[in-house]
Formats: sequence, structure tokens, C-alpha cells
Amino acid sequence: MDQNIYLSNYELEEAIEHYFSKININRGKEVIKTEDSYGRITALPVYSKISSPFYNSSAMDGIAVDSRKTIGANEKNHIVLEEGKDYLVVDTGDPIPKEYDSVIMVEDLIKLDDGKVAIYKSAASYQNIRPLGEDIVENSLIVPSGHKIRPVDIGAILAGGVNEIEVYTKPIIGIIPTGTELVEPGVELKTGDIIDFNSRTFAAQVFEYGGIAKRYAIVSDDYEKIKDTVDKAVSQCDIVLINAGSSAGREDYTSKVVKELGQVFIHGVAIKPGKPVVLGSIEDKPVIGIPGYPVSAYVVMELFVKRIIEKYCGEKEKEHKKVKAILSRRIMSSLKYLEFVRMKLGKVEDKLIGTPLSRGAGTTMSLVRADGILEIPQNLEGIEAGEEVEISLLKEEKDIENTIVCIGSHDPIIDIISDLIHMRNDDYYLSSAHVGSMGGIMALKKGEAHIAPVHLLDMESGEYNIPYIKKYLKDKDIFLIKCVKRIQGIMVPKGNPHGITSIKDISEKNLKFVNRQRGAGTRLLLDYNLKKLNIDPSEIKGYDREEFTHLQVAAAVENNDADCGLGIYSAAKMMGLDFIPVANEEYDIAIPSKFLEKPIINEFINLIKSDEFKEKLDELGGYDYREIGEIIRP
Ligand SMILES: Nc1nc2c(c(=O)[nH]1)N[C@H]1C(S)=C(S)[C@@H](COP(=O)(O)OP(=O)(O)OC[C@H]3O[C@@H](n4cnc5c(N)ncnc54)[C@H](O)[C@@H]3O)O[C@H]1N2
Ligand code: MOO
Repeated sequence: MDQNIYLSNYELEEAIEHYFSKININRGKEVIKTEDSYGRITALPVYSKISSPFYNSSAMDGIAVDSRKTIGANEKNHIVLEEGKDYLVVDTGDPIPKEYDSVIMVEDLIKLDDGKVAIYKSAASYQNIRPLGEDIVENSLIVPSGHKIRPVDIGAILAGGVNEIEVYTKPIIGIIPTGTELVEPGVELKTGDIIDFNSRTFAAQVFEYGGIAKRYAIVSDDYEKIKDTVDKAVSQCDIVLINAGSSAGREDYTSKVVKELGQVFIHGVAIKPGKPVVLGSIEDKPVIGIPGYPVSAYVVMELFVKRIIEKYCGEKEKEHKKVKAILSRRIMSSLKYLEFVRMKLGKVEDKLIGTPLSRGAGTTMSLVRADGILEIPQNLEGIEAGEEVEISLLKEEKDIENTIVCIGSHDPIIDIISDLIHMRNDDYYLSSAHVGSMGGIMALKKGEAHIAPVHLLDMESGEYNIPYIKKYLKDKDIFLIKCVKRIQGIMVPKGNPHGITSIKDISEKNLKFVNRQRGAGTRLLLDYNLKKLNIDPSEIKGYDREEFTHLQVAAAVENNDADCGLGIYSAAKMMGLDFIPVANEEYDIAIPSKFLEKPIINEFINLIKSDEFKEKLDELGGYDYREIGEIIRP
């Protein structure tokens, strides 16, 4: 096996310093039309060539006069002026001839016959006149060098008579996706295929950072082909990004190719994700090997590529705004890396609460859903729940404040509410964390959520939700917003190949089951039924395999990874599965009374009671919404 397993472990700051000391940023300059310069960075200061206004001009509609001829005019003593002799009719912007020094507004004139007018107050010298250079004086500085052109700058530069300006060129960034398993978006997928979405994400990031993206076609894992494409890209671009093939696998060629064509300064930085980044150069141009996993790739783009592009464009580094938040869950971390954790944020009363999202380097959704990024320094083994942490924001702070923090059991209807609430009022958002019903109860207990969707069956009474609220939240004033009754059942592949009719069959037929995580209401429902049937969990194959949502369970069954799983009807329907009903359960929303008065919660309640929402429930199927929106005190 030919594997390059000897990666370095540079600390991030050290890696940045070392790499930037090795590469040259050969910034180009170009002259472009001022009118096309929005967002560009000036390479030289821009001085005006002419004054603006270019001549003394009238600021009002009226008449231009010699102010001396108006002295003494008052209410009792009108002065009569004659057109051609004493005044000239002017409109706003008209030039003022040398013999006049003042403008009287048309409203202040008394019209007489024969082109004569009377005035009843004297005019001051230069009243209602915009003197030459009032705005911009010839040869004055309009914007300095290194300035990012805004729309208002374009106006001022053109007014100053400058039609072309010198700006830094945008660097061209070559993007090479590598991997035999990669396919273009849109093709029919077979097992083993990976849609090349990274190169498209990179292209958008390059645009965001101020560069021009040039995407190359997918290159298979073939050393010579990768080498040829990199060689071509280096001749056509200012910076080259090679995606995937950065780590230690048999077909990970990035660092070898860069080494053969140029130099590798660093292969391996102590960051997670993003560790196997390759930092090199070919023909004096930066060439970076970006790890294949999308989150690793994002981190490397933000830490290295963004900095290089900004240096090329002459732009100052843009920092994300930072906020302090309370960590809702303990996070463990390795002493080997500086770790970047994607975080969901929410403001519950006056506390900003941060909850870590999935930490896998392959979870693009953790980036889609993230409100911010938490950095765990290399010298920490983790951070405890309740500690204050600093988070770099990826969103506007006000959007986070206008967000309902929903923690608890997942149902596809929560995604629909999240979409609709923002459609109905574009100031409002709902963010949900799927931690199971008990997780929701605990979040309310700790004051970390506004609402908790729950479906908890009490083993003794057979009653839903209320016994749990009474037991776990007795010191809080909690209400229940009634939501839906939904059908839970066994999800099986289309045609029910194992002929399952009840939960008993799962153990009797020794079928492969997929379970929900501890604390999930669906898992409690299974346990309740197993207990009733006197079946020990150890008799269920796959009892310990946990998924976090109904859709994940349905996907496992659809993919034949499991023969069956317990979940709701709508998830089975979405995945085209068959469904054997087991129970009708109550899925409700627990909410502390103090939040019921909040306008955003009012909107939430109106939404779930609306016909629009009920139509969506009908489309999903398996929901009874007769009590929806009713508020009860347990
Ligand atoms: N034995 C070891 N294995 C791995 C190590 C290691 O140190 N030792 N490092 C792991 C880490 S950390 C990372 S990060 C990845 C880096 O992988 P590569 O850069 O070598 O990339 P591939 O293996 O080719 O692909 C991995 C993965 O990335 C996704 N991918 C790749 N290209 C694209 C694309 N164009 N669009 C979307 N997604 C893409 C895909 O899921 C691939 O499976 O290596 C670990 N392994
Ligand atoms: O560095 Mo990898 O990016 O940890 O997953």
C-alpha cells in the first residue's frame, strides 16, 4: 500500500504565519469604468478632476437677481423688477450668469404685467445659489486607496469628473474536484456515487470573498490526470484549489502532485475539522489541497482561502461578530486539535443559549442550521454545560432574538411550522433541536427553550404528557398547547415482505429493528408495548441502534438497513413505506406560561390553528387536529 500517512500537526496560528511567509501575493491592478466599480477595492486614491457643481447654479426655481437691487424691499415697500434688465428666470440647476448673485424663489414673487415682478423682501447675496465646488472641489480627495467602492462613491467619483479608476484585480481561483466516485448533480445515482457539490459551494464562497471562480471538470483518482489538470489550472489561475484526496488514503494524491509540480509547505494542521489541509505553491501561486468532507472544506476555505483572496483584493479581513452564550450541553474535545463546533443559538428571556449541532465533518446540515461557530482551544478537553462561551455569529443577532427556541421531539410538522412562521412574518423564525421529548422537558426545566414538543406516554395511567409535566416541571408554571393526535406504527418496506402485523412479530420473526434514541417518546411507546407483551428488549435485534428522527428511521427501513422501525404515519408515507398502526398518540407543545404572552408565540398559535396549516397536515396524512391550538393547564 502506498499511503502518505505522515501528516504534520501545526498549530493554526503557526501554520498561517508559516504559509503566508512562504507565498507571494502578486496583486494585480486594472483600470475599470467607475460605473462598474461597485464592491471593488481602489488601488490608488481617487482625486476629483473637476468641481461639482461645475458652475454656480440655481438651487431653486425662481429668478436670478443682483442682490443690491433688492435692498430695502419689505411688506410695505415692494420693489419692482423688470425681466431682462433686473432679473433672469431660472430653474433649479441652471447656471447663474456673472451679473447676478442671488436667486429669489418663485413663491416669493408677486407677478405683475409686462414681465415685471414685485418683491417684498430683500435677497441676500448667494441665497439659493449652489456655488461652484459646493460639493466637490477640483483636485480634492474623493476616496483613498484600499477603499471598497460603495454606491454613493460611484456617484461622487463621476461627479468629480473621474470616469475610470484603478482597482485591484479579482484573483481567478481554479477549483478542481477530484474523486472517481464523483458525479455531476442531477445524474441518476447508484451506490458509491457522490454528488460533486463541494466545487459549487467553493465557487460561491470564492464569489463571496471577492474572487472569480473557475471550476474544472471532475478529475478521477488518477495521478497523471490530476497532475495535468493542476498544471493547466496553475497556468490559467492565480490560486488553485484541489478538492479531496488530501488525507492518507491510497488514492489521496494531492500533496504528491503539489510536491512534484512545486512545493508543499504544510500538510496537516491541528484543527478539527480540516486537519489534512495541504498548503503549497506552484510557480509562485498558492495551491491548496482542501479535505473532501464538506465541513472540513468549509473550515479550510474560511481559515486559509478567504485570507488569501482578501489579501489579493487588498481588502481588510472581515471578522464575524462575536457574542457570549451559555452552553446548554457539555462538549468534549481532543487535546490534539483546535475544534470548530457549529452552534444553534436562541434567546430565552435574557439568556443566549448555545447548543452544539452535529460534529461530523460530513454533515452539511450542521452548517446550514448553524447560527454561529464555537472554537474549543486545543488545550481544553471540553467545556461544561452552563459555562459562558464566545461564539462567532453567522447570522444577524436580531434574527436570533426573534426566534422561537423549540427543543424536544421531532415531527415533520415542526419543519412546516418553521417554514410557515417566517413566511407569515419575515421577522420571525423557529429553530428546533431534535433531542426527544424528555430532552425537551429538561430544556424547559433549565430555561433553555421557549417550547417543547412532547409525546410522552405514562406507563401506569396510559395518559399522555400531563403526568410528565406534573412530575418533572412541578416548580414551573407550564401550559400545554394541544397540537395533534398522530398515528404511530411499524414502518415496513413496501409490500410488507415479512408480513408484520404487530410488535410481537419483531421478536418472534427475529427481524432487524431500528430504534429511536433514549428519551424519545417513540422509544417509550415501544418500551410500553414490550412491557405489556412481556418481551425483553434484548429479544429485539437492533434495539440499541438509535436514530434521532422519524425520517431517519424511515430512511433506514427504505434503504433495507433495517426490516422495520417504529414511527409516525407521515414519515412512512414520505418514504413510500407501508405502515402497521400501533397507537394513536398525543403530540403536544409544553410551554412556560410566561411565554404565552409573547407576540411571536401568539403568531405560532394562530399559525397552527390556521386553515393553511391544517391543509398541510392533511397532505402529510395521519394527523387528527380537532383540538389544535387549545391551551390547557395540566
Ligand atoms: N486513515 C485515515 N483516514 C482519514 C484521515 C486520516 O488522518 N487517516 N483523515 C480523515 C479526515 S480528518 C478527513 S477531513 C478526510 C479527508 O478526506 P480526503 O480529503 O482525502 O477526501 P476523500 O477521501 O476523497 O473524500 C472524503 C469525503 O469527502 C466528500 N467529498 C469529496 N469530494 C466531494 C465533492 N466534490 N463534493 C461533495 N463531497 C465530497 C465525500 O463524502 C467523501 O467520502 O479523510 C479522513 N480519512
Ligand atoms: O479534519 Mo477532518 O476534517 O477532521 O474531518
